[in-house]
Amino acid sequence: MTSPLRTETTAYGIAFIGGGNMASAIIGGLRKQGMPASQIQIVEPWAEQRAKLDAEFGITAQAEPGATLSSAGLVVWAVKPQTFRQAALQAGPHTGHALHLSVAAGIRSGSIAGWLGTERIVRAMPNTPALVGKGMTALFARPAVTAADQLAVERVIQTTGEYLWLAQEEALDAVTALSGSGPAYVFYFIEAMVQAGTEMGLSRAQAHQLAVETFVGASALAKASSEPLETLRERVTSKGGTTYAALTAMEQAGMKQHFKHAMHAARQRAAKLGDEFGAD
Ligand SMILES: NC(=O)C1=CN([C@@H]2O[C@H](COP(=O)(O)OP(=O)(O)OC[C@H]3O[C@@H](n4cnc5c(N)ncnc54)[C@H](O)[C@@H]3O)[C@@H](O)[C@H]2O)C=CC1
Ligand SMILES: O=C(O)[C@@H]1CCC=N1
Repeated sequence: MTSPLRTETTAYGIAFIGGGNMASAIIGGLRKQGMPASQIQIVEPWAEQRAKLDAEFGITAQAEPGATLSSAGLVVWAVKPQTFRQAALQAGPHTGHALHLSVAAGIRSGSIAGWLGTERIVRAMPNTPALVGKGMTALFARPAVTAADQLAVERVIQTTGEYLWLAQEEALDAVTALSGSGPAYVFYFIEAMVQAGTEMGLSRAQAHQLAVETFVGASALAKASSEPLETLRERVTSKGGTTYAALTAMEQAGMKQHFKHAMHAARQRAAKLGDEFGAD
């Protein structure tokens, strides 16, 4: 099989169906790793978004799928779960013998296989830190996907950060609730810390820097350390001190329970998206 990352400028390597937030994050990674704009096609019906893609990546997106899609070795489906079926029926017939990679939440690979008439399907759940090369992606391949196909997907995804493979497709719904949606939880938490900081008299800029760097630093420490998270937390928590006061208030408010409840809601929503917008 020809690699989707082949370098001839006459042929397009990768086609994106949908050129929104997640597609942009992946394209950003590919462009930063030196993939020429000429090897990336994008189908994006929204004119304003096409102008943005042109300005950001120097890629002229197509408003509708056309014959050039058949030259793509890899087709990345980055449309909303609600519009996947319609997009698949529109663009699918133009895609030739490609390997397909879906980043849509919830939509199961069996539905996609039915719409596209091929078993060469990999599902991915990336996240938006991909835009700065710090993404985390979980991948699942249908049984017909070969080792070479998997390698081709890895070569694309590794331009955006780290990845892991899942043996069970169902686990993707849990991944969606954890790392797919996770950046939003982190931003929400940072927003709360910035708000509290400004309420306590810090400037917004100071509170922002302090909160963001605290997340960067704590994440780096958690990643570098071989110790359990609990130990790292306890090391910050002096007996009768300030952290203890804060964590006690969090426990009393049931924050951990609320947080777990929220993540279960996200996973259930992922499963429901598959039921609602997948094939029967
Ligand atoms: N945003 C995120 O953090 C993540 C999103 N995802 C998944 O990625 C997918 C895309 O999400 P976003 O990029 O956030 O959405 P988005 O709304 O930013 O992008 C979707 C794009 O698809 C375009 N589109 C609509 N109908 C189309 C069609 N028939 N053909 C081609 N393009 C069409 C829209 O104009 C839009 O620009 C979703 O399925 C979502 O579940 C997965 C992981 C993280
Ligand atoms: O909110 C969503 O449905 C998508 C999937 C994971 C992150 N964003």
